Amino acid sequence: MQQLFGDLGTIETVNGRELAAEQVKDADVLLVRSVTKVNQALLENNDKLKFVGSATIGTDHIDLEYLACRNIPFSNAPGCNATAVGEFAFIAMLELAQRFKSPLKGKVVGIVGAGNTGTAVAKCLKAYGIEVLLCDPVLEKKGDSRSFVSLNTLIDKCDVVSLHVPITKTGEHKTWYLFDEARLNSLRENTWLLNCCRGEVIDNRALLRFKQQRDDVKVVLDVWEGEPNPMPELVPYIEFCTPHIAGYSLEGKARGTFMLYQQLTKVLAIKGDKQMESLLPPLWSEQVSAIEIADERALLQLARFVYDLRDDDELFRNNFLNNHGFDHMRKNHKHRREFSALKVGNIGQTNVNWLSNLGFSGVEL
Ligand SMILES: NC(=O)c1ccc[n+]([C@@H]2O[C@H](COP(=O)([O-])OP(=O)(O)OC[C@H]3O[C@@H](n4cnc5c(N)ncnc54)[C@H](O)[C@@H]3O)[C@@H](O)[C@H]2O)c1
Ligand SMILES: O=C(O)[C@H](O)[C@H](O)COP(=O)(O)O
Repeated sequence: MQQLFGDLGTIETVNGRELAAEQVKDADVLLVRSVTKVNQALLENNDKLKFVGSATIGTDHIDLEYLACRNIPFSNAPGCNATAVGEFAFIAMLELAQRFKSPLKGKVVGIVGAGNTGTAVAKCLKAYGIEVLLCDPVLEKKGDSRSFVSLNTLIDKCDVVSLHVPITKTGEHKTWYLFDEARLNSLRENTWLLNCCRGEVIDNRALLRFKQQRDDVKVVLDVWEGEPNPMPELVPYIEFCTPHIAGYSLEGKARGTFMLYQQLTKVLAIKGDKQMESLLPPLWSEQVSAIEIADERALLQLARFVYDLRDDDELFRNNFLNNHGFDHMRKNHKHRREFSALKVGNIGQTNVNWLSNLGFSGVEL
């Protein structure tokens, strides 16, 4: 924050979930994340706001109509955390495969919502040679050149279903409770279901009832209905639980903040002379040879070297019931890098090129 915005004025950091109108009334610029509701109640006492930015893709916490009618420029950060979410979902699938002795290789994965994050998951999966089906009726209608299937077909044909839609409460393609009781009941035997988008895309009460009957279906939840208070009864039924941190890579956070810096300098018509790279620590150069990545277990070991999902899952189970536990875990989330931060040796060899397609950096050993 200070590095990018320090030259532009005085920065005041506040609790995003409890931000009150009184605290914002003299702000020239408001930068938020997904937990801050930006609406008339927050902004009506402020008549000098020049810019609102959210370092997120989701905009469900922003009253865009209200900002537009007040002529307050707004920007979010589409795509900033797509790689982080893509790698998170891919790693979660590798973890499930290991835990249930059921290889990911050979499965068919369905991605619901083929925008930034959905496409990033597909990229990892395709690099590893996994068949992917996409469902995105909105993009399909807009003429996106990829092939799409309906949600029913996707559920029918896929072993894994990964959710990547925005939360929408109205319209032909609304996603609120897209996975309600009926849809959950339509999942094939032994399906893996992952939600890394918004909690309310799955009816969590229905999910609890469903899981009490269907132990064969394995579920990974990064997002929860009613955050920051996930339903405690549901937690024991979920294979991997995390507190809405799928997009929390160091690179993703830096990208999001940098995108807001670029937008703000544009709105203020000033020269932005900072570089994003200056926000990131150097890459890791470890003596890992790609040739050693002979099977899925070895790939998971490599992925765990970058991000060990089991640590966040354990922290979640131990802390989510504490006072402010969910938010505390998010605020203090241990820095996580993306695959690109790890240099893997001999990656250029033809039989291991797929690791570079997965996002790892290459180096000669
Ligand atoms: N867990 C996290 O940390 C995290 C990180 C990033 C994004 N998110 C959430 O994930 C959502 C998706 O992120 P993104 O970057 O991919 O957004 P995006 O806007 O790039 O893509 C979303 C896609 O969903 C499609 N879509 C909308 N309604 C649909 C429906 N009913 N069925 C199928 N597809 C539908 C849209 O056409 C779009 O292509 C965000 O809106 C945000 O809520 C969560
Ligand atoms: O919409 C998004 O981009 C994500 O949900 C976002 O990364 C969540 O993180 P937060 O803004 O709450 O820190």
